[in-house]
Amino acid sequence: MINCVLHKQLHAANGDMQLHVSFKLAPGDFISIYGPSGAGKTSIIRMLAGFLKPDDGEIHFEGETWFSHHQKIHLAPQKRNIGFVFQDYALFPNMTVRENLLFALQKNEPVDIIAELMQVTGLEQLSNRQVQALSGGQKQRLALARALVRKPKLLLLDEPLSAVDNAMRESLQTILKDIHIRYNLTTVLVSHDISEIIKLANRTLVIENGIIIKEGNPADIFFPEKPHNQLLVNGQITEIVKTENGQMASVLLPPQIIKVELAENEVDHFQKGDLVQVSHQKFNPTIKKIEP
Ligand SMILES: Nc1ncnc2c1ncn2[C@@H]1O[C@H](COP(=O)(O)OP(=O)(O)OP(=O)(O)O)[C@@H](O)[C@H]1O
Repeated sequence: MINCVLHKQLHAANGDMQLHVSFKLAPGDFISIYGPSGAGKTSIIRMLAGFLKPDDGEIHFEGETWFSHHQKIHLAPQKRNIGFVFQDYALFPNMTVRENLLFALQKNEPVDIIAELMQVTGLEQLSNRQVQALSGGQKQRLALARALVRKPKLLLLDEPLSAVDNAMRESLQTILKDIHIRYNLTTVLVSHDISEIIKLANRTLVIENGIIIKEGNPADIFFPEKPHNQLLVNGQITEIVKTENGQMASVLLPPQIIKVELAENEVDHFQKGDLVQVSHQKFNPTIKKIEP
């Protein structure tokens, strides 16, 4: 459990801003911090990591005090059980992938974790390549692997996927999700991307002007009018068959085909080949034609 109360006066271009937040993270939480530019998201992450000292407040992590203004405690980043990937992650350009990871390993720690992390992040084939010869996505994966070398419990990510193209972003999101589960992490991710947040996080803090204005499940926050577990996805009707109660459409949502019962008044509306939007609630999918 992480318990945080943070207060910091920040110097924005248009005047001072008071950052005032209080939140708890349960073990295994994947929290996203969302909000407009300048709201204070990066500052929160940096205070959790120990790179920015709050003016007041406390940070408690599983019984340890990382920061307490009152008790004059401010643990250095290396004394906190964290891994981090920031926007300006600093890899050593003249070292190889493996050397960068070895460099992050503490003395006398077993080196097995290096091979494991290269495998998890798909960097095995690039083990001996210098960082300066890596693509953006590969550097991102290396930064992520490096953040995990010391087996942290808390992973702090400040828009780590913002500089890569969509396909790479999706594959990195999958890696992130796997890593979060595999290493029993509590993860805090700053992100501007709502679909990314929905995919990865179980809780979102929405920050504006240094204050948490909303907090909760991402689907509830970003799509409040929709039922909790509803997803909208596009598919194509592959078949319509008669049933006892009416008609049933088979809809291809790669890689699966789902069955959708058609209401009486919908029967003549759909035909094989139609592109449709599926409102996919757990037990009751419905479809709507996508007009060309
Ligand atoms: N060390 C600091 N001391 C005082 N003010 C700071 C400090 N670091 C950042 N600020 C100011 O605090 C405000 C919030 O910055 P922060 O980087 O936390 O916002 P953000 O929500 O992460 O924005 P973005 O999405 O653009 O990265 C900015 O106006 C910034 O200039």
